[in-house]
Amino acid sequence: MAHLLPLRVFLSSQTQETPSKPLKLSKRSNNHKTSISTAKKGLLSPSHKMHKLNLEVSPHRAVSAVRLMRIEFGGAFADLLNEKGKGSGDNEMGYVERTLGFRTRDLDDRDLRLVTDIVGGTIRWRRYLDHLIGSLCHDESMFRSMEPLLLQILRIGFYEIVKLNMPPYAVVDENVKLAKVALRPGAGNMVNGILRKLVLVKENNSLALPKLEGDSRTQARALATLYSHPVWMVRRWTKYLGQEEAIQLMMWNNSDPSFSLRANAAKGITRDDLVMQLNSLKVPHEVSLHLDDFFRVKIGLQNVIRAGWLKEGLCSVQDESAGLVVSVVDPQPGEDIIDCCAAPGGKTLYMASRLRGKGKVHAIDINKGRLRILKETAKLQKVDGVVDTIHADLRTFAENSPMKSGKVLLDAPCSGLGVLSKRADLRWNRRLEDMKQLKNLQDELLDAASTFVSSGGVLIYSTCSIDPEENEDRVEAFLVRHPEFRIDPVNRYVPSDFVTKQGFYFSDPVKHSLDGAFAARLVRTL
Ligand SMILES: C[S@@+](CC[C@H](N)C(=O)[O-])C[C@H]1O[C@@H](n2cnc3c(N)ncnc32)[C@H](O)[C@@H]1O
Repeated sequence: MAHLLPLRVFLSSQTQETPSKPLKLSKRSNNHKTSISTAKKGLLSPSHKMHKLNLEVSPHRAVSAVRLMRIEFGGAFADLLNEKGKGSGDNEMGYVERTLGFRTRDLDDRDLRLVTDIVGGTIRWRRYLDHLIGSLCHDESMFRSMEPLLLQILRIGFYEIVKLNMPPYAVVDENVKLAKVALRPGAGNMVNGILRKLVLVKENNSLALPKLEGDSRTQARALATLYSHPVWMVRRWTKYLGQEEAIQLMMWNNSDPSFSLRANAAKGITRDDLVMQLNSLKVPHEVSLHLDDFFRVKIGLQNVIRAGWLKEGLCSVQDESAGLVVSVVDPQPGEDIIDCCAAPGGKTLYMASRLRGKGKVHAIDINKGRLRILKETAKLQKVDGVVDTIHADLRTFAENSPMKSGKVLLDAPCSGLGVLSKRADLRWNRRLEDMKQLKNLQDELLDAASTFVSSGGVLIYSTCSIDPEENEDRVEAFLVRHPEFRIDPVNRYVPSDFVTKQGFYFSDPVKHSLDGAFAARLVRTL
């Protein structure tokens, strides 16, 4: 699995992460029998003996329910790449067994795809689904006190019926079965009652959804439910983008993501080589219009993983929006580049491959674990000769280091508001208060990174956020603190469609159908 680790980290790395929490239960579950922690402690009832193989419960629903529990209570990340290929899901099945008290047959390819769709969709639509579930409960307290596993099973059923339009009575039967076996017969009856009510209101076109009316606060709350985002995000985007564009953005965030891959030139691989292979694997793909080494895969990424391309370092998962940040840096063979917040190395490795074996990328990061992944991946991708790693807090390191370079990249920790389509759970983990902390950190890191830039050299500041306060506003504040820098417009480096009026690079999810990203080139004049 080591080769696949970078995939998971790729998704979680683009943002400032909340560290993975130990498993703990919410208030909801304190009084109930089946939960992650009780299952872990083996406090299951006699009817839930370990090692029991259940062939009646649909495996993808059982696995989805447990994954959803882990994501909500265990701090696991929603892994939309579904990195567990065939035959490698033993750990996960162990988890299923400990949580539910039984195991199912192993997942086949179709099950794996269903798990990915159901888990991603159920997380994205959580607020919307909970609203509907609440509307069909007897009262508020019934919903509020619902045990976690029961709630996850209901969310899955609601998502399948309302958003996937699956045959409703089959969905009811399957989820009832799961609730009965994983919890108790009474839980199955409850799932049956609520899901059947849902089928009726859906058939009568009378889902209890809020109307878009009233003052701006009421409308923001309605939109937050209808498009399943936190209210504070809706308010922020309505302010910056207007209501129509905010809705489009939320629709993008709720759509199934496609993944881009970069052919690794450092291993002598071209995109054409991989495209030929994709054709023979019958994986639908599109080549990037903006970057020579990139191509996009909407479905069939599992085939690519299974073909071993990532494991062998032939290509890596990287969004074109991140690739275009590297184009803004414009690495040239022979250059020395300082990458200030480098791990797990998406941009470092692409920059390194563009050095064609000549020059160096000095990769600094505060996170030792991620830096280790960067190092391993550099070896795998055969660019380790042009990458060195420095484990440090940029702020203290910059105070004591004489390092200077003509090119310095600061890919700053950020909210990740540009990558919500790929990071399904991120919207629920971010808080408005995080934004202030992040802005302070970004300012401090910008000041530190600027000390490395030699006279006439360039500092590239980038984020995977679409929020002006993390992007344009940070640059503006930096230029006030550092009048020795000026903006160098990015027109020469990326297609004009991505260049803002102020000369920055901006990838807009709604406009470009890519992740959101931002970059500014700042030249030191003295
Ligand atoms: C957005 S991620 C970088 C992603 C990376 N450039 C890539 O393309 O894969 C931000 C990184 O900043 C690092 N970081 C946060 N605070 C830091 C600090 N004070 N000094 C150095 N690195 C820091 C985090 O550990 C994280 O790896």
